[in-house]
Amino acid sequence: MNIAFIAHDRKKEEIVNFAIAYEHVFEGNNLYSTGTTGQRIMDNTKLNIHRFLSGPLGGDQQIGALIAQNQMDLVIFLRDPLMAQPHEPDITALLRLCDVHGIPVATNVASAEIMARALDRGDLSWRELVELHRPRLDK
Ligand SMILES: O=C(CO)COP(=O)(O)O
Repeated sequence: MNIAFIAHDRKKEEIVNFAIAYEHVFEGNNLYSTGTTGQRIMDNTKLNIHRFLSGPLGGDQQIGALIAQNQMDLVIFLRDPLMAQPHEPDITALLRLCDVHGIPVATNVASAEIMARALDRGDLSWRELVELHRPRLDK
């Protein structure tokens, strides 16, 4: 399962605590993140994460590209709803692509916990099953 972690600055501590709590669920998956988020999680867990650029420098768009190519199965994106971000268009684009491609996305820690528990139970395994039969938008 390919999983992306993203958190705005005032949500970094929350995503680190979330990753610590569910480390046993996420280990063994292919993990991705924006730059600073991934560094913070790796500093506090044993998870190995492929880090893209920091969000304001294009990291959201890099993860968005994987979503567009059907290479992302779950996105945990703890947004800060109380602070404007300089790269707001990138954030909107990433969330839009999740909706375009039907990718599960959690934007707060309560929904992220439900996703983690669903992942643990195997509820998201259907994505691996249908992947082979999914029509590609680039064809
Ligand atoms: O800005 C972000 C998401 O929009 C997150 O980027 P960082 O993980 O590099 O802080």
